[in-house]
Amino acid sequence: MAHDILIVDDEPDIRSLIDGILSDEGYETRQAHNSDTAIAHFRARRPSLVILDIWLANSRLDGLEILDALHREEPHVPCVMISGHGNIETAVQAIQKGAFDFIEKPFKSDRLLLIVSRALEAAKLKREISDLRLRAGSEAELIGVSPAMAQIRAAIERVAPTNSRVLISGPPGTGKEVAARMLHARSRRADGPFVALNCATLDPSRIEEELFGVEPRGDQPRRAGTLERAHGGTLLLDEVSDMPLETQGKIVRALQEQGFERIGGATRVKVDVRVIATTNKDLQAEIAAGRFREDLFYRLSVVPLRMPALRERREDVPALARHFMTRSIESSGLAPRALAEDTIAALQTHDWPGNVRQLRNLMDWLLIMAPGDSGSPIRAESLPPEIVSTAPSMLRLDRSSEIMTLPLRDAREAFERQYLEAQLLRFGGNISRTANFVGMERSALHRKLKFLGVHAEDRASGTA
Ligand SMILES: Nc1ncnc2c1ncn2[C@@H]1O[C@H](COP(=O)(O)OP(=O)(O)OP(=O)(O)O)[C@@H](O)[C@H]1O
Repeated sequence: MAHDILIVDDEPDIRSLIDGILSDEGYETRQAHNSDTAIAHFRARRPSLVILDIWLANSRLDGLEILDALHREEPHVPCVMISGHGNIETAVQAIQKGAFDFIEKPFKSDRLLLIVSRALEAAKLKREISDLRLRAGSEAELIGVSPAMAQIRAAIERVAPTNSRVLISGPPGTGKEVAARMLHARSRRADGPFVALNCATLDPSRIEEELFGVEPRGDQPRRAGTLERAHGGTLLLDEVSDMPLETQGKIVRALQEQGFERIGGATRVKVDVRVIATTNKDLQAEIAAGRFREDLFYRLSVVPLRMPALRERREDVPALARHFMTRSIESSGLAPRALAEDTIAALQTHDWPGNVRQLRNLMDWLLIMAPGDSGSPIRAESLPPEIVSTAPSMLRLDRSSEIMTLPLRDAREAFERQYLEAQLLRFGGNISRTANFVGMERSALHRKLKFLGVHAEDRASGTA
């Protein structure tokens, strides 16, 4: 598949010059003239690489700020900066901020192509290293101390050694694939292959070839599909709801018979494969809408597992944040930095729409971007505004704060209400752990909450 390169420059001539050079080499290109269009393109589909001008006229953010914004969303997409008034300081700044390299205008097409191919190659190597790590099993552990995570880990331990099919549902980025790998690693098939097929990103017209493989055609040799490659191991059907209906029917038959024919042939291939599927859609609703086959649902969902959103288990945030920070330090080789208590507290109050994946990306970004001496703890003020702004507003007191308009007694109550609400949120509604942290007796905290009119659902204090 051709690499997809996003070109961000305010000058149309430069955009089309770069576009021409890259298209001639077979790259796919998209263009953006300012920060908002660049970010919209990036969100619509992650490009393989971004070429980013530092000075942009009529743009909300300049190139270095766009670099930050893009890396906050996805730090693994390489960015190459371009500047007309380039000086060594801007170059160093861009590279410190995580840009892959820097090119000055005017540039020769050979130089541009060399940097682009090096950036793509470096990104590919990084991906391969992380794939190897996945296969080595280091990504087959679900971190988290919440009761929900403990229950999921216990269910995985119980079901892994059986040959049961498992359907793992939950919002994007909640660890469904990690759970699938954990099931494989704990199964009797652990020495066999673990093969994943992502039904959402594959072209629907190619999905059957990928699954079942193809018989030799002309000078094309025989190609094994994912089912065959997973023989003796586990096949993960990732985002199974995106599988075309017709293919769903064929998968039902293949599961029933543990066998199938390659595309373009009649030879029966017999396999021994355990299938695990994931979905972030509600499959019952998909069945009702006629987009998912009920018989496939019942075949896949012998044991259902649901991964909760991160905001439903905020107790997991500190352990996950520290784990990803350690991983980031190991893989980047940068000096270790700890997360200060105020940073952890702010992370726990955030809602994490992108779930654990978003937290992981933020840790990669923070390690590179947080100001302060190497080795010093990372403080909450280093967090991007969208994370800090979800912290209760009155706790950041200044003269224009609403609390300043109240008499002391009301102000104290308002503060206590917000403080305790935030702490309860932080400890997932668990009264015992909140009381322990804020230094109150459990019963006294109960009375206080009642007096302040704070509704708290008292969850038992079970942890892993
Ligand atoms: N509990 C966890 N412990 C350790 N790492 C986790 C955990 N949950 C998620 N991750 C990490 O977060 C990232 C996203 O997880 P994963 O790919 O498993 O999510 P997913 O639910 O399959 O997402 P999607 O639906 O978008 O495919 C990965 O880097 C994974 O290693």
